[in-house]
Amino acid sequence: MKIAIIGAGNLGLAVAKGVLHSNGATTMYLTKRNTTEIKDFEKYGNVTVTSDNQEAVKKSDVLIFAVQPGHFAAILEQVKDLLTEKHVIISTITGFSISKIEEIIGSERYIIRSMPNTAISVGNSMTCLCTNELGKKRIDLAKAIFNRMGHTLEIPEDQMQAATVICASGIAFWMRLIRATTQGAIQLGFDAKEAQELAMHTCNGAASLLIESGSHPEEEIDRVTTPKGCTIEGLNEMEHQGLSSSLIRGIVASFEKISHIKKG
Ligand SMILES: NC(=O)C1=CN([C@@H]2O[C@H](COP(=O)(O)OP(=O)(O)OC[C@H]3O[C@@H](n4cnc5c(N)ncnc54)[C@H](OP(=O)(O)O)[C@@H]3O)[C@@H](O)[C@H]2O)C=CC1
Ligand SMILES: O=C(O)[C@@H]1CCC=N1
Repeated sequence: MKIAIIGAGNLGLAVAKGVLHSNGATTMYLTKRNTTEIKDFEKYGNVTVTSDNQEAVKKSDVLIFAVQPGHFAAILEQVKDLLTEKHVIISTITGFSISKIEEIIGSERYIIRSMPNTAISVGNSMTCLCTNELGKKRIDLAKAIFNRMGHTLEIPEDQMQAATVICASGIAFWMRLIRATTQGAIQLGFDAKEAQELAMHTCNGAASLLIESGSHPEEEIDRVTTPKGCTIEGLNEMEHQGLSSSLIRGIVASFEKISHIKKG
């Protein structure tokens, strides 16, 4: 597989690391305007770092766009005449619809929108996917690419904004929860390193428990909460302070912001 990542910034580089981690490409092009800080990636023999998007497009089959929304249209204009039937166009761009992409490059191209998160760098992204009409013929390819770097779910395009909040921004939300738990553990006497270790592995264990058992979270909570015990005491205090409510409100605020990004 010949992959180009157009826009090797935070997400693009996370995808690049995921591809390297999973041996997912025969060749990989990484592009950005200022390439100095990512030149190191060329130590992996099959990687080319360049600011020439057109060269990357010509030499690759799968094009993963990971630039800021405001840059995307101009970059598509720059490469549209080089696109052929070999190309699968994958956009990770927030709020940029398939119809807007088709307005620039036409509908006779395989177009896939993908919403991964930065855990793709360690092969553990939750990635949502949707396609244009023609792109349906390449959805299995896209799933194969992203399943090597985590888990995928195909969704209708109108759920893409919500998926961005839950899965992409979600990484930041979960990090903050892990950080807060770490601070609590420090207050209870662990040193900072141990506190983080306890917080992250407990978080990982909670997620694994749900993934492997298929249980509802409340079922697992019931197994932990001894009547009159310390768990229910802590949980109820967290709820009195608005834990669930603040998470839900944050998610909704984040979702509303995407609508503004989309309009902008
Ligand atoms: N960060 C995340 O976790 C996620 C981000 N997204 C979406 O992915 C996209 C990228 O986000 P993120 O990685 O955070 O943003 P960054 O700003 O970190 O990365 C964008 C990159 O695009 C490069 N770029 C800008 N213009 C060009 C150009 N003309 N040709 C090639 N490269 C260019 C920039 O480098 P330079 O200036 O050197 O060109 C920069 O490195 C956004 O649309 C975002 O909404 C989606 C899911 C998760
Ligand atoms: O914060 C943002 O707008 C982008 C989209 C999801 C993650 N980062």
